[in-house]
Amino acid sequence: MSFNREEDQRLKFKTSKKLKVSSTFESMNLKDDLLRGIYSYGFEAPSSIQSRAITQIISGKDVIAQAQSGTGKTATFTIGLLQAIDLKRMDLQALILSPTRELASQIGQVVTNLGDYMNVNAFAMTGGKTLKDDLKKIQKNGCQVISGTPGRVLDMIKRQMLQTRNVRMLILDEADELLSETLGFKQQIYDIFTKLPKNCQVVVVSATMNKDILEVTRKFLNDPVKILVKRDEISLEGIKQYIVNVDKEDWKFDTLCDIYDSLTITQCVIFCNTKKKVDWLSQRLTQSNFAVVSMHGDMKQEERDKVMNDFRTGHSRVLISTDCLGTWN
Ligand SMILES: Nc1ncnc2c1ncn2[C@@H]1O[C@H](COP(=O)(O)OP(=O)(O)OP(=O)(O)O)[C@@H](O)[C@H]1O
Repeated sequence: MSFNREEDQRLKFKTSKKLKVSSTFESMNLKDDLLRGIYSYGFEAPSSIQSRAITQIISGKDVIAQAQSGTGKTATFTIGLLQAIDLKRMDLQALILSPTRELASQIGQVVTNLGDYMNVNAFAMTGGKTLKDDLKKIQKNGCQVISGTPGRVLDMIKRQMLQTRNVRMLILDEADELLSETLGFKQQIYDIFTKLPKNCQVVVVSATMNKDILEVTRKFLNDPVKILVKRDEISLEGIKQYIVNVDKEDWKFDTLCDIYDSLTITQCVIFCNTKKKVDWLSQRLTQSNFAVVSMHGDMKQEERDKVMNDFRTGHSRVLISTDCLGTWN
């Protein structure tokens, strides 16, 4: 995802207290070799989240950093951890968990790139290869930072192929995904927590906040510093948002039909506040010859899966739903 400085500068944050904002990388007191790595990677100035979160991570506090995609979160924790680790020691000091192999590999690459002048030993542990291969590489090169998926990392720890006693920082990247029921990593992550030193610093990074993140925070973080983008700033990249002010509830239906008539809409989702409204709107649109499907939280999972599947494959084009999206697979 590309970085847009103009958009980034418009972001407003809600932080747990008045946090220091460092407008340059120099003012963060970073190691010279790290600073060189940052500049040769092409970064000139920190993004909004970087200017708030990096120094907090370096200070050793637990941190929750939330901002939308493309705002530079990966570089935030990477710079933080590269500053924090002791390069003279060859043991594992930082562990980054992310939900997919691709992401874990990409992060491993960012650590290597930003740490280019520091000779950091970073390793992506993502499954797909044999445990033996992973082990061989770690034994040969040593390993100070691991970026991995929870299953493989836990497996290596359980088999005592990974020593965690000196891990000083755990990072949960894309924590919303990582902890979602759908991916089923939660228990593995909880198990990993139990294998780490009690005083291990925890950094939670996510595009959105949800109850699973709050639960982890309550269980494993110690008085975390929170750096959260303000709610109304959260938008999805590539999606333009418009508001039509409809004075009367009764006029909404005609307005919806007008929008549909004047735009070319291949597929759309219409959200309603209540199940009753979903049913009412489905009926009205069906009467007006729109082919619609609908779903809400009271429907059985199999029914919802079918509706979603038909929508995903393009068999249905208008989906009317209550806000049960978060529980979809
Ligand atoms: N300070 C910076 N200056 C210029 N580019 C930056 C800066 N920080 C990050 N970027 C670039 O912005 C892009 C997005 O950064 P990054 O992947 O860290 O964001 P993210 O918030 O983790 O996004 P995602 O959630 O999509 O992974 C990357 O191409 C990265 O190299």
